Amino acid sequence: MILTSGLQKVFCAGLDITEFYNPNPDRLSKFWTTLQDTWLSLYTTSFPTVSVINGHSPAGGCLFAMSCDYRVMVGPNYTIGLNETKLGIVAPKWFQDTMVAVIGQRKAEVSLTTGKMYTTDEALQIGLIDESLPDANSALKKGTQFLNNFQKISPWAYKMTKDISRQPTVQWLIDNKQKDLDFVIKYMQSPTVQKNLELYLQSLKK
Ligand SMILES: CC/C=C\C/C=C\C/C=C\C/C=C/C(=O)SCCNC(=O)CCNC(=O)[C@H](O)C(C)(C)COP(=O)(O)OP(=O)(O)OC[C@H]1O[C@@H](n2cnc3c(N)ncnc32)[C@H](O)[C@@H]1OP(=O)(O)O
Repeated sequence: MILTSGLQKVFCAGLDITEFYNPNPDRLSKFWTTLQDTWLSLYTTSFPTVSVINGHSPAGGCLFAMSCDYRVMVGPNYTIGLNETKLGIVAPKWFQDTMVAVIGQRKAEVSLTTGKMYTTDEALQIGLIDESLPDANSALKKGTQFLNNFQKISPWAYKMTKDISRQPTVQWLIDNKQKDLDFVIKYMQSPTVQKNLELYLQSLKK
């Protein structure tokens, strides 16, 4: 499966921040549970996945890209990263662990604390993406080539290998789903978080 965007310059703008601003707890609860379930499904697919990152990919967008098996990004003008600290919020543990699995503890810590958005070249350098291509068509071709590798791999061997590799992060969320949800609902109602989100949303307006 190839995960990509139909938009011109945005792969995924991340989670809809308006869902966190002045949240209705019931609605936020459904929103967050849907996100948890979507991520669990994507991170544990029984088939190979590639993200063809054909535009900017902040926060939740970066999470979805990192959750695929391979990342091909169109360069040089787009950016990718977990920028939550720039919003004045914290990336949840499972977001952070997904990044650690891709680029390692040290690089992830620097990336997460600074909320850095990496250009395509920078992302390639730190291993956040696997390949950089100059346009969307060649990126799609590269992504397809990667998937073709699996024609010679046993689906069972593929799935078992991926499960072993991803199990700790997946299991943590399965075991802590309700705790994670309760925390997010409480956290998003904090006046400090609300102020930070208000300022960030204002900064996005043109
Ligand atoms: C221990 C701690 C545990 C738990 C902590 C708890 C919770 C943490 C929870 C959540 C983690 C958060 C994850 C996220 O994904 S947050 C979202 C992060 N996204 C961004 O920062 C992206 C911001 N957007 C941009 O940078 C640009 O819009 C972008 C580069 C994507 C595209 O640029 P472009 O110039 O094409 O678009 P704009 O004209 O700027 O935007 C159009 C329009 O859309 C609004 N907008 C953009 N992104 C978002 C978004 N993610 N959510 C809501 N709204 C968004 C933007 O304001 C414009 O609005 P308008 O002016 O009204 O048209």
